Amino acid sequence: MAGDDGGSLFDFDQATYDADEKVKIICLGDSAVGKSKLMERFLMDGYRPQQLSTYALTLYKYSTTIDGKTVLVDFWDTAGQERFQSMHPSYYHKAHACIMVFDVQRKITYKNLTNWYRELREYRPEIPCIVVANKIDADMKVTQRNFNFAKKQGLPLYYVSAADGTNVVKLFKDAIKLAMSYKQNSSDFMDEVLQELENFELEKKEGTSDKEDDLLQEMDQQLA
Ligand SMILES: Nc1nc2c(ncn2[C@@H]2O[C@H](COP(=O)(O)OP(=O)(O)OP(=O)(O)O)[C@@H](O)[C@H]2O)c(=O)[nH]1
Ligand SMILES: [Mg+2]
Repeated sequence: MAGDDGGSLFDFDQATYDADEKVKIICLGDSAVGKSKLMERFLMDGYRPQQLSTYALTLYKYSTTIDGKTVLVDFWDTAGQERFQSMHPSYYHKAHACIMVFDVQRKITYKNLTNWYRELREYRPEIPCIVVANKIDADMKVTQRNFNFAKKQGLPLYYVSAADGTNVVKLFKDAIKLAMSYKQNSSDFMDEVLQELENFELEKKEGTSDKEDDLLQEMDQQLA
């Protein structure tokens, strides 16, 4: 569970002052692939996260402890913008890792990964990116299928279900570690993740308004 490793909202204010590290993780993918459900499944499992909501953007704040260090994580989620097949540049600004989601039940969402990935690399050429095949609960057979996009790009692929929780905690914990290792200029953890996925065994277990621009700026300031 998300709260078991020291992650909590309770001591968030204190954690803000004590934090050793702060990272920003963004979520990309077509509408209705399950981006928000995934966040909610991870973050609300055990406690209530602080949440700033607007029509188009939600910022989830999360604090955890890794190797004795307090880490603050800002997860950025989006709704509505992805129908333009493009995100505002501020969304990518200073991001340390990306979670890129498609829906195993809708091929178009898999095809569109190419576009999302192209845009991500325009703004953030180097950050770690995890490809996420969501909704595997609807058809477990998909986990045997090859989704070559991830392999071709040299990216880790996680089979998950926001509905039943399969691999969700692992996905987010690995994303945080990847973001941290990117910030510390190390590729070690990415190598580890790719290696592990090679021996993969399924565990049982997206134009903004001025208002949104202001919010994005505010968020950037918080992160500075
Ligand atoms: N079966 C199944 N349905 C899911 C899963 N994850 C999400 N859904 C459903 O898919 C729909 C879309 O989920 P959201 O989390 O709102 O998708 P989103 O990517 O945030 O969509 P936007 O906010 O429009 O960009 C909802 O009806 C969810 O209940 C899953 O793992 N399995
Ligand atoms: Mg959403």
